[in-house]
Amino acid sequence: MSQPFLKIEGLSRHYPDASGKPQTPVFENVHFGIERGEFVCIIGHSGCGKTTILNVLAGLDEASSGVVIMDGREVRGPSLDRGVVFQSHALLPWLTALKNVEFGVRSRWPDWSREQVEQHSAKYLEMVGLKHALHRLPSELSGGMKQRVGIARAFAIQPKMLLLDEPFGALDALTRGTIQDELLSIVQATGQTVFMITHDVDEAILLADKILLMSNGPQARIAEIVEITLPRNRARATMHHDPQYYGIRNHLVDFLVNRSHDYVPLPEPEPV
Ligand SMILES: Nc1ncnc2c1ncn2[C@@H]1O[C@H](COP(=O)(O)OP(=O)(O)OP(=O)(O)O)[C@@H](O)[C@H]1O
Repeated sequence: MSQPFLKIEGLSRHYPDASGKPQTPVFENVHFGIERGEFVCIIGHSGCGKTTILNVLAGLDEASSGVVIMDGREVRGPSLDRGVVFQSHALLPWLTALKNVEFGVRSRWPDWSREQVEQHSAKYLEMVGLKHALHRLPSELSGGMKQRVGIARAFAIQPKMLLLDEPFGALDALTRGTIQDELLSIVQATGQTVFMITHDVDEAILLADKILLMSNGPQARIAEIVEITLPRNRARATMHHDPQYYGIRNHLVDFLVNRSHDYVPLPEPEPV
């Protein structure tokens, strides 16, 4: 059988207590795969370990056990193959929007001329509607605009995979909706593989091909994987007209409200 583009096997993470002894794992036995070009969202209550998993996929953190294989190679440390967008935009405050994007582009293609780097970077800022703000500093941008620069910066390095940690969490509903639409159209145009954390079930249904539902920690697991079978040409304004929509939405909300804490992990198989 062919391997998925990204394969996560037996991931667990525990932290030591004050005396240095390992505590109960925050999450354990986390297994899932992501196909090339797939958009996968992960949903679960606060503290179940979503950000930790994303950081492990990014190579910014290490799991206590388990392995992450991307495109046939084990992930060990950060790489330009993976672009990350954090909840707080993490822009360099002394550089303009354009220079912030150019920074990554120059590292990705060190042989490019200044003009090439600039043109490529400006193109991605235009895609997120920031043509008019290329030369503004982060302090001169709104929260939504900063987040757009972060998204342009991540897309501009054309990573094999994009990792998004609640990228719209701090935005007002209107801005959030507009940027979700922009993200959807860029992802559709580029076929980018995406792993995204969100707390918003409607956002997940709009964007995802499949949604990973995590049970509560400690010892959190991927309790369920929900395939989103709504046609791919989804739009925020019309999605709720689809006959499947409320069934999927109710299923996700029911998991979060009623079932995420009752999830009983299967016992480990006895060694033979
Ligand atoms: N350095 C650390 N030492 C001890 N515990 C930690 C450390 N870092 C994270 N944790 C614990 O690991 C758990 C998972 O944290 P993580 O941020 O991954 O969760 P999350 O699901 O992303 O939460 P949220 O939705 O609130 O962002 C939390 O209970 C947190 O307290």
